[in-house]
Amino acid sequence: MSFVPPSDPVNRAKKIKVSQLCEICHCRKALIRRPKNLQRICKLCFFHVFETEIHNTIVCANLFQKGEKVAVGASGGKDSTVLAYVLKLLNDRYNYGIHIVLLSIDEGIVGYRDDSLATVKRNQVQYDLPLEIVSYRDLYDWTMDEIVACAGVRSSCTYCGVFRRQALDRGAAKLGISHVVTGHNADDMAETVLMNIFRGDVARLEKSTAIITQSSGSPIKRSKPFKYSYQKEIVLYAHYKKLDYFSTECSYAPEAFRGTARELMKNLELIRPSCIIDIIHSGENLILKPKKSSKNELRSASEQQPVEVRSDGSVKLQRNTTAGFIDGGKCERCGYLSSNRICKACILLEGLEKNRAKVSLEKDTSVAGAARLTRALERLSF
Ligand SMILES: Nc1ncnc2c1ncn2[C@@H]1O[C@H](COP(=O)(O)OP(=O)(O)OP(=O)(O)O)[C@@H](O)[C@H]1O
Repeated sequence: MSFVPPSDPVNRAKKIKVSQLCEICHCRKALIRRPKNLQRICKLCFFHVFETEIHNTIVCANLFQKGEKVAVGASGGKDSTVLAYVLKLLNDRYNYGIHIVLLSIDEGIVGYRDDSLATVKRNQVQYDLPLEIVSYRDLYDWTMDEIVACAGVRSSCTYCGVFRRQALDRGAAKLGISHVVTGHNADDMAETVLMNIFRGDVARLEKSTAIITQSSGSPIKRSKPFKYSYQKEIVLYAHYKKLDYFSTECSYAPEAFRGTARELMKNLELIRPSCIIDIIHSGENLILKPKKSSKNELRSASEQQPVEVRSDGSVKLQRNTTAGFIDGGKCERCGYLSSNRICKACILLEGLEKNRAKVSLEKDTSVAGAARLTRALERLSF
């Protein structure tokens, strides 16, 4: 489809220097320097190219089927707010025929998630979309605040990531929805490619640029319509469209390794703006050697515990770099999909329960020695 610049008769009469004109429509004043290619363009052309690129991504990947129910993972942050807004707009403009629902996970982080969920509730009214909220408290009987108090802040992203993935799937399943879209953008994807290269994590590297991910046997597929959208352009779009979003960072520690990869990429982007897309394209075109793992190796990999919970409550996710993932299995404890006998969430929960008892023993400083132990034992409940 050829690009037709949107008309703006109000601004046409004004005299603008040729050097200041939008490089796309050549009639309005350029207001924005596009982060993706440094093109100087006007606001209306920016809206148009930004939305059209997302539409092209959706069409090329055949993301939606007519009549499909789609849940937008809505955190209230800039990415998912823009995603909900643009998806609704494109659905109306191009008649995708999808039914959009906002799905939010309440991790239980006071002063952060409660405020961002208030934004999602406003978005629900502004965009006239149904909203479903699923909480860690209901699913796991723990909030992130309690997890951090028990296991420390160092592993907070690991706990939160594992629980959130599962919570989004469970929330979608509850609504009878089999497609969850998230606001992961080009920067997130390029960072993930770099992180997997730095870690030598070949199994994850192979999957890290997929726009759709789904475990075989799983009813829920996930997709990333912002796969090629730059973070900076999403922020610009939200700003110029005056969208209502929540911009505070999570109160707990950011993932340190991702932070380092992000900084490296930001520095590269200064010299070469296209590097974000280039990294994604490199990942897409990477052809890995066929795996040589024997059946025995695969079996022992699937039996290996996916999470190591240390005695101080911190956790380490095992990275399986030699063998492939085994899809389609179910966790023996919760029945949720897992490539291991016991899923990561259940192992983390078990570690937390053990640590809860230990922490309550150690916390009481009002008495010492045997009295402290007796008092703690009196309070313990299993
Ligand atoms: N609490 C949540 N509830 C529902 N979806 C979530 C939640 N947290 C994250 N997501 C989904 O996962 C995507 C990536 O989240 P992440 O926190 O890694 O990035 P982000 O850049 O902060 O995203 P956002 O700006 O949308 O908050 C989000 O865009 C959203 O679609």
